[in-house]
Amino acid sequence: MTTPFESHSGPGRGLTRELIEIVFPMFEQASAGAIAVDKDSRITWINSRYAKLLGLTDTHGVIGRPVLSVIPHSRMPEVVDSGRPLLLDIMEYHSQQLVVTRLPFFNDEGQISGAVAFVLFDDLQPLTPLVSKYRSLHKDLLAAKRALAKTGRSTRYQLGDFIGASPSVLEVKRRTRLAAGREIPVLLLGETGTGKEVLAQSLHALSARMEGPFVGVNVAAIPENLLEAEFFGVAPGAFTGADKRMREGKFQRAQGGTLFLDEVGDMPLGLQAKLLRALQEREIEPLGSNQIIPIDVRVIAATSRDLTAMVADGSFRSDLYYRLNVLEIQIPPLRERPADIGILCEFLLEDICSGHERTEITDAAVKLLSQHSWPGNVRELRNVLERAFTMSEGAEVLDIATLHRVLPEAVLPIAQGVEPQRADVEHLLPVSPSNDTLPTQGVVRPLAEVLAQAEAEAIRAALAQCQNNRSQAARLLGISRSVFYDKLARLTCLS
Ligand SMILES: Nc1ncnc2c1ncn2[C@@H]1O[C@H](COP(=O)(O)OP(=O)(O)OP(=O)(O)O)[C@@H](O)[C@H]1O
Repeated sequence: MTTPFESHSGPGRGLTRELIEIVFPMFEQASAGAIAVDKDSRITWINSRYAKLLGLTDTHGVIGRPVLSVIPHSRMPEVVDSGRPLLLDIMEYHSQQLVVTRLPFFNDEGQISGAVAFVLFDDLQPLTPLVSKYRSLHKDLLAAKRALAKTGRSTRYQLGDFIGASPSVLEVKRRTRLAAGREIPVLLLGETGTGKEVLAQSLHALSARMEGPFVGVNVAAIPENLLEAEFFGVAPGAFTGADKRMREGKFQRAQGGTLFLDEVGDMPLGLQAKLLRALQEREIEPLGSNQIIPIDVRVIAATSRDLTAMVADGSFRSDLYYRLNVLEIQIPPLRERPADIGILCEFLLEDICSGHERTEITDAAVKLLSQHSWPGNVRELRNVLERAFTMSEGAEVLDIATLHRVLPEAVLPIAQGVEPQRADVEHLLPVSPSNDTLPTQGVVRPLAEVLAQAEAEAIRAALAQCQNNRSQAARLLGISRSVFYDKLARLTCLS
């Protein structure tokens, strides 16, 4: 028979031709598959049993291809690089676990020529004790990784956490899955609270970078003079008072993973130029250093602002816009998908009530909520439900009467126009026998509530006047950008 070693003969270091010729046919026959690669880890030979095991239909088509492109978890490159065998290893291939042995081989001069691998077992039955130990360790490792993800720079959300069944949400999910399979920049567009961060995290968790870090940076929340350091890091002793150690920037922290640039529309022009350079060159230079650091980061950007209008008026660079916007995902505001409010209430209440008795919401109450315009979108809905849950002291059922009792009028502007349904009337009776107990105009409200409402209105008006430009809105209100953002984020009920 022919072997993959025909051209490598003579006494060299490691396996000699004579030895190979004795050993190889026995291993090849006894194993569940065999493969050989050259010194560049490209496949030079594969037997039909291994091809079948891997599910390859075109055995010849893989000859010459890098082994990792055919068997992603192969450690053949390691054997070729080190010249050392890996006598026993368990390799994952799709859902199979294969026990493999890998041996390097050498030419006459003792230089590495390639490596050969044998699948010793494709059925792990004979190795049950060893394998069950391996599986249990593997399970522990996955659990540890998940726990770490919750505390570290990894993601909290999966695509299943992005709730909604309306056609526009299904399209958002379809595009997210599409984007996850490709290494392309993605731009998420949507009003505040529509779930841009939820989606960015889900995309990362679905992508090939899922094991890498997910690092988010909110451009609007960082004072302008600190932005560059936040992005690119600071060299040791770069300026007076600077740290003696290197301070990593977000790009460095996101190495091998995903960098989420939230509110990218709020980025000053100077930094836009630097970001563009970093993305084009795939390298950064920390502040105060002349050291160039290569970066391997996928960027997902998001904004609630109209970037095309900003490009037109020159406040956002068109070259950066096109660089970031290879695939655009437009997330619809909640008011355009009122049909999703019911399912969102279900999901959000489940989360809000965790650890308490479950609170249900009636259909009529959902209908009432559907008539609000939800400028703060799902975040606002969550806050409203949280408030309703707390103020009603964990009521078993949120019905129209309860909502009227505990929510500010601005959230329920047209309450009188909503006919209570039978279920609501039933829930309503024990609580309040008539609509007379519902709050009416002119009732004195707590000062904190009045102030919060005035603040919310001022913020909304400022945002409207500045077309959602948060920096300008903050200036208009006479507060700093970070204080402004903080208030925006904490705005409960936006009323
Ligand atoms: N479709 C959704 N399904 C479930 N929860 C959602 C959805 N959209 C948003 N949320 C919830 O709303 C809140 C705000 O979401 P997120 O921070 O992702 O919004 P955002 O668009 O990034 O907001 P901003 O622009 O203000 O940063 C979070 O609590 C998130 O869990």
